[in-house]
Amino acid sequence: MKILSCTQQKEADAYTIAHESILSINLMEKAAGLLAQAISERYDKSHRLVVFAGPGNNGGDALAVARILFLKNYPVEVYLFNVKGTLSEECLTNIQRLKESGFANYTEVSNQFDPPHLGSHDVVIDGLFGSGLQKPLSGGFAAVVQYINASPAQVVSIDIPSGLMGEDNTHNIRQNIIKADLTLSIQMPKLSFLFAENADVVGEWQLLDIGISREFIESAKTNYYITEASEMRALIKPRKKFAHKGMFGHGLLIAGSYGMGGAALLASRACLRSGIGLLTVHTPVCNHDLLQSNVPEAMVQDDVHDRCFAEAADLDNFQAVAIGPGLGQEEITVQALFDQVSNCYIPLVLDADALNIFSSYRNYLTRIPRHSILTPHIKELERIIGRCSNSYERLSKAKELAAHLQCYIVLKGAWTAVITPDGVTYFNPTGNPGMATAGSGDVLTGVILSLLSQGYTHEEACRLGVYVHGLAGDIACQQKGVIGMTSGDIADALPAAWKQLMETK
Ligand SMILES: NC(=O)C1=CN([C@@H]2O[C@H](COP(=O)(O)OP(=O)(O)OC[C@H]3O[C@@H](n4cnc5c(N)ncnc54)[C@H](O)[C@@H]3O)[C@@H](O)[C@H]2O)[C@@H](O)CC1
Ligand SMILES: Nc1ncnc2c1ncn2[C@@H]1O[C@H](COP(=O)(O)OP(=O)(O)O)[C@@H](O)[C@H]1O
Ligand SMILES: [K+]
Repeated sequence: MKILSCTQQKEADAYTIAHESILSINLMEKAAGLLAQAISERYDKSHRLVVFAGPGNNGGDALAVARILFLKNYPVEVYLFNVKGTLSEECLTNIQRLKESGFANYTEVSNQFDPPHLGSHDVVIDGLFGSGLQKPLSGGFAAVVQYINASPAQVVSIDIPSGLMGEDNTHNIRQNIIKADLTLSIQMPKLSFLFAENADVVGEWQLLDIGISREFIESAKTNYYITEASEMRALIKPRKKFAHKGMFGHGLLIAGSYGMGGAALLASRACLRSGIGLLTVHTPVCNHDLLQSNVPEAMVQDDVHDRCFAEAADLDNFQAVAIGPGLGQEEITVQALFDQVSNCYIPLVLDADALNIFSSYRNYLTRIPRHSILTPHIKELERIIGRCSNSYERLSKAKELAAHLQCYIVLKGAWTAVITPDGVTYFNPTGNPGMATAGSGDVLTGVILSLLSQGYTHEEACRLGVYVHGLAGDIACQQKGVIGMTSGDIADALPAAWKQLMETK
């Protein structure tokens, strides 16, 4: 699914109106019908609806919603903010229609605003501003927002919480943004919905398909996508009747150090549960028995060192290599890592301590072969690129790093972002907060290594790996619950995740 900018969303409305023989006011009526339906599904008529409408088409939506729900016998109260004396045409039409419906509980605010009391059973419908917001809210609008936010009422925002920008909120004023419990987003999600720091203003969000032109959406240029199950299903390579293990690659996992053998174990299990033909784990001697007894499917190659990775492995005969889970950062490991990476000629995944080592030796970053996959969580990324003040800035800098190194970056978290060297970002919809547990990332490294070894492209391995890893997390969460689930449960749920994905239509 594409994520378009607010400017493009407005262009999409205009294109639909021009090319699909629908009048702007009728498109708004369609949106309002869906908005009213979604609101009535959540809130029954015992709730008073207090509608705050702004001067543009977001306000127009809100007024139409007010009329529809008033006619369904909801108790409704409307405040229209007409501060400058300029209202959009559709806003004006909907004021008229509201009045014609016999609605009387209408207040037009032009300067002084005497706010209504808002109780905990009231529902505020926020239609102050939508995709037309040009700058942070200030003055009277900021005061209204702060009043609503301070009240105990439930808040439903139309399209986007008023005051929130669709993309970059670096220079926004946070206290002047509506805090919604529910955001009913028209047609497409906004990029800013996917950023952690906006979760408390966006609340839960739901998309409403108002029938914006497919043609426009398909031809619109964007660098942001949300991955869909059907796309991932289509990537999975079918297995032929006469398939043999030599066709599914041989991967090398370089992982584990003294006290962190578990990371190697988790990554190995996940790798084997994702379809690889053969797996060899290169690990210090201290982890030899642990791996042999717990993942008998894997071959173990002992490092020269007892306790840490100390000597680069020979890469002949492997299709892909992953380095990092539980690696440690011993001086001897640093040298071995640089040797390994500098001479790497097969697809490479760098995770965890491998990334931490590079963050201490940033000059060496350019030794990472083009197209390698880096899988940092936020902290690991910021150790490399420096601290960021918000998610938009972090994403922008991650894109710069991906372009500079010509690498893929898998920025992990909720909505994990797969960033390609040419700056396209795919956000992953699967996964849950139960995955915020030790070793989840090691499991992901194993899955990606498995896919690369099987001949999936770098981009496919990242996107499919992240998707199925999140799906396994969701299955583990269903079985064990968000608190009790462990990363071992995620690895164990991988077979069910693969099966479920393959059965997706
Ligand atoms: N037919 C249509 O065009 C449709 C429009 N839709 C709705 O229309 C919305 C977009 O409508 P608009 O483009 O009219 O934009 P908005 O309703 O978001 O706001 C535009 C108005 O706000 C003013 N404004 C912008 N920033 C401000 C600020 N910081 N302080 C004070 N005033 C400010 C602008 O000067 C303009 O008058 C969408 O979010 C969606 O809710 C939907 O109903 C779909 C159909
Ligand atoms: N709230 C969340 N929602 C979805 N996925 C999450 C969430 N928290 C963590 N994850 C996923 O869990 C994994 C955690 O990886 P990482 O932080 O590297 O863990 P570790 O270092 O313990 O192995 C990532 O794939 C991340 O996307
Ligand atoms: K709004």
